[in-house]
Amino acid sequence: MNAEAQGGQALSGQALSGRAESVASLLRVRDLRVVIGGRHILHGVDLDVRAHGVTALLGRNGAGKTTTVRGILGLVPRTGSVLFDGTETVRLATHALVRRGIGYAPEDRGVFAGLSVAENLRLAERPGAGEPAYALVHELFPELRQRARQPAGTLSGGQQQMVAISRTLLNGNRLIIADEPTKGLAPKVVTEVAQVLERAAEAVPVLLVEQNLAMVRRLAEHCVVLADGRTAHHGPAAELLTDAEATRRLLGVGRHQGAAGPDATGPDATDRAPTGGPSADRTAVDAPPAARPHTDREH
Ligand SMILES: Nc1ncnc2c1ncn2[C@@H]1O[C@H](COP(=O)(O)OP(=O)(O)OP(=O)(O)O)[C@@H](O)[C@H]1O
Repeated sequence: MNAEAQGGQALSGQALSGRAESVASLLRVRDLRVVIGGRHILHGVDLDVRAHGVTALLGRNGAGKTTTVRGILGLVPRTGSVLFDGTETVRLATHALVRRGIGYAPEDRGVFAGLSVAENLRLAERPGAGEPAYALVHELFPELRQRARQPAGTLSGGQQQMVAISRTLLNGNRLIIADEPTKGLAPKVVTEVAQVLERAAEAVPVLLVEQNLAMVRRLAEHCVVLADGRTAHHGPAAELLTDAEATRRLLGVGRHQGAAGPDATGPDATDRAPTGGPSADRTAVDAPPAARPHTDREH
């Protein structure tokens, strides 16, 4: 997909380099390329994650968001440049990268259902992190202290997300990558997850992979949009999401879903980037599970 043809902000490594100089980037990715099984998945992704707040990584299904995250984390062979806090990490193994402070909250949250909340947290604890890290977690999510002995599998989706994010904080991470934390959740739980991430981002910057545009609107200051394995657009999230034409072209979301509308003020709003294919003309939205009754165990 041609970013200029889309009316989005066309990017090149050079263009972003200039931008990066004026912006404090904690993570700076340039020309990230990934080939899996002979297939070129990423053709040159550029993105900056600022040192504060939430940066959203957007794109239609199959655009390359998860592969970008996996590339950043070294979970797939990659080339290009991944500067984390000024240090080149593209040749580092995943465990070395994680030790440097990049925390990953996977899409499925990865909690151990049979273990208690306290046990789940203990597993993530970095030796020596101790009381200050727990103090931060308890300050952000007092509920977890109350539920310390509860099996994590019996928590709501939002509470499980608290556990997943808390684990990244207990590990002393300086950046959290959250991969589609609202996928498959009922609207009420999406609201809980938004609150969780909002609180976490007060402490640690977040790269948020997300298709729920109401979440992005609520949480993210900046966004990067991928299309066909490349960066197609970057800029203020509010600017993109109030531009109906740009959201349609870049994300395939129709006017009433993408741009701010009367129902777009919170993550209960139902707009999601479409999930069924890359057609530029597709304007239907992926229906969220709004029709399902919410239960306390929805996850
Ligand atoms: N291990 C793999 N082997 C072959 N192809 C892959 C592999 N992983 C991803 N792909 C392909 O790469 C493209 C990008 O996939 P990716 O999962 O990164 O997209 P995405 O934007 O995260 O999509 P979604 O929103 O559906 O999660 C897709 O066409 C996918 O089929």
